[in-house]
Amino acid sequence: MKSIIWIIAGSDSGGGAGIQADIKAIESFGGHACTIITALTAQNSMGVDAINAVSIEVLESQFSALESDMPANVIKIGLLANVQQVEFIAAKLAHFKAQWETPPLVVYDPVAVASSGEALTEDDIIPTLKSTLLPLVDVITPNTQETQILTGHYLIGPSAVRDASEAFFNLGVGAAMIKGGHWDYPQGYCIDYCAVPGQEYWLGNEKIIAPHSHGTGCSFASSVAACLGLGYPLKDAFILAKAYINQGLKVSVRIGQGIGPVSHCGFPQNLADFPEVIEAGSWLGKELELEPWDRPVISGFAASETQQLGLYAVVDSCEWLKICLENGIKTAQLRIKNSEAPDLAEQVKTAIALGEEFSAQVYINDHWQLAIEHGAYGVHLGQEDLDSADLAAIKQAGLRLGLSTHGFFEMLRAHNYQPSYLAFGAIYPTTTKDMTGQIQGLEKLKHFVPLMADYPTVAIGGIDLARAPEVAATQVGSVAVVRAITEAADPSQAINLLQAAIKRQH
Ligand SMILES: Cc1ncc(COP(=O)(O)OP(=O)(O)O)c(N)n1
Ligand SMILES: Cc1ncsc1CCOP(=O)(O)O
Ligand SMILES: [Mg+2]
Repeated sequence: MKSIIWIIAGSDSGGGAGIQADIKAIESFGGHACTIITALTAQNSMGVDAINAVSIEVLESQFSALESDMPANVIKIGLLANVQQVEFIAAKLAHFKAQWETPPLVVYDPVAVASSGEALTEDDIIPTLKSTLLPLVDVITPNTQETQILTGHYLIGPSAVRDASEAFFNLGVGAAMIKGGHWDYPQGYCIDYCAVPGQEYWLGNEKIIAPHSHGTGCSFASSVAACLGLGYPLKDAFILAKAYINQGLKVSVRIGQGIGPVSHCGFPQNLADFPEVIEAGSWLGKELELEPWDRPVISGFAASETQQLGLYAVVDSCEWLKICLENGIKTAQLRIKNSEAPDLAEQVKTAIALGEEFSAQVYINDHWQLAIEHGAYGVHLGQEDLDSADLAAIKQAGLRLGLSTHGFFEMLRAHNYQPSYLAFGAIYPTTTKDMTGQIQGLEKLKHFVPLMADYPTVAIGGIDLARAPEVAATQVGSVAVVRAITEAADPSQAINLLQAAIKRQH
């Protein structure tokens, strides 16, 4: 079912921002946009002539039409024209959050000032916003100027950005996405920040010189709302919204005599439009003083033998590994989750020897020290291992590195390391591992594969013989399975059928 996004915002008669931009962005991500119009602004590419706020009665009639028929998954708020509107909408949100079976998420783009510099509210709404609306907001998406107005923090560097997001949390906001389009720090770069209490994400790319950028703020927030409506995690909504704006800015054109609108080009499909996930230790990370600044990002691991890894068996013993290799599997992984297993080193040694005997590529999961010590073909690591494993030693020993990713943000983070392959998971629910909240589904896999076309790619999680054809049809280079082999009545037959099913699609 389509996700329903209510947009509470003003109409832009010039078609570049406001409701008009919001609908385009939400539809680009496959959401269904409903509208509650707060004002009929008279504006064009040169500026704002009038705001024309609608009455509370008109607002109420729009709310009641939607509430009785199409409750929202996400509510995106933009222009609120006066104090009465802020109070009325805050009361509505409080009611929805308290009464609805599934309370809506609220994304607020605090449109206080148009990109032309003109005020977009009839009176000073800031004190009322802070006391009534912000405590109901799940994600706020201010630019630097709006951040300063709402928090009093001048964004003169990374620590000021953190302080400002703390100030938002203290006002009751759940998450802050502070857009850096108006910063120039480091010079020539655009840096964006997203934080929830205890966790922060930084994105960066070279500034896109685009004179036609009207509506970027509205479109960014609506993209975030649409992605949250699809069930994407916040960090994925953050990076996709940024990629959406980048691709739109690159092709925006003049319409009218002033600032033209950002273009709307659908779900981001080009890697070049995605920003860099900024790692501590990278050049940008150092500029932003991210900790630990002295841990360099190691990238460029040994290439895997082939681009298509085919059927990939993930098993927890050398007995299973031998069965898989005897049946012709060429990519396999020894995944022993008990680090205290007394025969761990022995199993790793045996697995490496089996790989050599059968001319197969055997990866060791987790135990990278043993993998280096015994000369494995490669290691497979998770995202959390990126902060602790000695990647320099893995690279120096010439081992391949496979990395797990769960979503767009982690995929772009893994890309910083240029691993030997990228794994996407879990595609379907699985009982092999707790993947709560991390099920990707086939639709996301269809986006991941072309974005990462330069890497060997692997899909994992809940894949069986029935699902293997649709997974392989995405052109993912490899299908990784545990139970489809280890719980099969006849493992040899299961391997043959899985191999054939994958081959038919490639
Ligand atoms: C091919 C492949 N993909 C993903 C994983 C998961 O690895 P990780 O995130 O390190 O989790 P654990 O397997 O260690 O639980 C994998 N093992 N193999
Ligand atoms: C290790 C791992 N990582 C993501 S899903 C998964 C388990 C896959 O197991 P199965 O093929 O039995 O669903
Ligand atoms: Mg692991």
